[in-house]
Amino acid sequence: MIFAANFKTNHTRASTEKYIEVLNEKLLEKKPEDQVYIFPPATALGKYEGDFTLGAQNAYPTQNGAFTGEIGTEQLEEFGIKTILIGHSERREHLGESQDKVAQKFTFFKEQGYEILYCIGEPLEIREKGDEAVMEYLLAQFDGIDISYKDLIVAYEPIWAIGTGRSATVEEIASTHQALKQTVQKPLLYGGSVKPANIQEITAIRGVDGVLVGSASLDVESFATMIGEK
Ligand SMILES: O=C(CO)COP(=O)(O)O
Repeated sequence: MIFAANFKTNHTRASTEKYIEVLNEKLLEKKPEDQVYIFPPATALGKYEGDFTLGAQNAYPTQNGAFTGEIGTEQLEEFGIKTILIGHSERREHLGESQDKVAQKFTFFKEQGYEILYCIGEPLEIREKGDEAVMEYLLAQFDGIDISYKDLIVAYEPIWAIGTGRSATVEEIASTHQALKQTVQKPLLYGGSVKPANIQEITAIRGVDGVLVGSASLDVESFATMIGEK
């Protein structure tokens, strides 16, 4: 099982260091087959030791250059970071990343040999139209994406379940994951209001290979509970 924590715009360098210190103690009891990923904000990236993979929430598809406000692979590789989140709905929605831009980013980081955690997810109005509309929408988010890339992990995150406290139902997750698995034979995570109270039922669903957690990952005790409790 994969447990990934997306801090989004939360935590500082100081609080991330503390978090990792506590997490490392907890991870001593982790099952060897479980994998843990942490995606702190860019200012908290660093060289951390531990039984987890540190990844970037975002970067610009460049080594370096004139891209004010962005970071490239030069900044990531200072810390040995070779894992990146691409396609998160918040970047698509609030930061204006079109499918074209997302695909360009994917191709660049693939060519640099990064492990890519690629996010897809539908808005509520699409979910309300039914399964067929959902699949059409989700599959369009693979346009320009090499789904056979060896270091690809996919995360299905319905937008209406993100940060709302309302997770998708077990049936919705099961049927969407099953349908996605027919197209993408890669580890498939679920994200959207995953928390200690629902971790067991979500990780028990066939076709769920792990979780991508936002709000409930911010507290290290809560995140560690989820890793321990599945
Ligand atoms: O967007 C998410 C993780 O990338 C999910 O966020 P929440 O767990 O806060 O719903």
